[in-house]
Amino acid sequence: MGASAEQPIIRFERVTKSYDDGETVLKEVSFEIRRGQFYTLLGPSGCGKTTILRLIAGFQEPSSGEIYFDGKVINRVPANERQVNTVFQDYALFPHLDVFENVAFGLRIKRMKQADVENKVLEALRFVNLKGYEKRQITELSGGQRQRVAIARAIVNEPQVLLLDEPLSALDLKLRTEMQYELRELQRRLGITFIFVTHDQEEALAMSDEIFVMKEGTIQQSGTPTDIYDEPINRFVADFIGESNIVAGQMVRDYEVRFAGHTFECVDGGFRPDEPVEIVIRPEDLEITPPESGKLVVKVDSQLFRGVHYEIIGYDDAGNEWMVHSTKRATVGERVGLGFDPEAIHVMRFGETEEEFDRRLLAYEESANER
Ligand SMILES: Nc1ncnc2c1ncn2[C@@H]1O[C@H](COP(=O)(O)OP(=O)(O)OP(=O)(O)O)[C@@H](O)[C@H]1O
Repeated sequence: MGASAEQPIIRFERVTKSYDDGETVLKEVSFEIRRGQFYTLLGPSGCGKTTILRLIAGFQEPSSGEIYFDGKVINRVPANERQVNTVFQDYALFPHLDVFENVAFGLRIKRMKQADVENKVLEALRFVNLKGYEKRQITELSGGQRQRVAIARAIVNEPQVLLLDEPLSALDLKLRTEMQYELRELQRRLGITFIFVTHDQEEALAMSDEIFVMKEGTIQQSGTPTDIYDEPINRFVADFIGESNIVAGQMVRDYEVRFAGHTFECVDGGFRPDEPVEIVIRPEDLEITPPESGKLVVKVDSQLFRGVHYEIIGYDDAGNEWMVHSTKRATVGERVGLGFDPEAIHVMRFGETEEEFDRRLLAYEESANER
């Protein structure tokens, strides 16, 4: 496989970062970033996303571990010698300079010739659809336009990697959605690596080639948006990415799982017999049926219309809560059946890490091939 055989542009090897106050905010984090892809670091506030960006940018040094860029250790390479640029959350534009001079700033520091500065700045502004805005003052721009100036200022330096720290968080929802499309499109046109930080899971799912889901200084799971959405490896990831029904269960044997007082066919294996597990079923994978044809029966507790679907909450006889997204409505207080396919049941081992998950899956697939 050509792409995966290629050397990653960035690699973290067991990188730990502790601050002077003793707090360890990154714990032996290892990952690879491939060229030309859109990556997202996703996780709740304080989990260490910005710290990873700062380490890549060179604003901070790791306490231990190695950071590689193009195969070379860059732990102590100063920020201005790295082929990386950052777009900050507050854009950090210079209010006393016009659009042109904001974008030109980095090139002026490098003492580039005026004619080259002009060419490059105009090209960068064209890229972000701001041609003709050169003489505008920053204060005369909308939030979305400021955002684009910040991006133009970063890409004018032709970095190999662009770091974006929650760049859309200051925008209203509509503009934010527009800018998501624009950023994704820009990344494709430029063909450089983007590493984007957000705590918004929908944004991460919409934009990324690959997502790293973080919690308390560790990467819980990495994968494509569909991998992470469809096969969350633990409760934290399932809960953080989209809405989920998560209930306790037991793996009876391969392809057979027990929860909510019943045994169901499923598509998972590789567990110990009777191993306790957690079950995830997405609300959109459940359908409302007559009680007699449901795999489970729930009593409807509440219903909300969400525009495209009804969000129905019900409780089964074992007391588990189930959320259903359905185009059909139900009646509060009535008993309805829940239908779902074996594929809709995602089985997770308690507290399994990503490496353990991968090892288990590999061992299971190998043993299945031998059978
Ligand atoms: N200079 C510092 N000194 C001490 N602790 C710090 C410093 N910078 C960050 N931290 C701590 O490191 C942890 C991780 O911070 P970081 O900014 O990486 O998180 P984050 O995931 O980007 O959060 P947010 O989404 O809120 O920006 C936090 O607990 C924070 O308080």
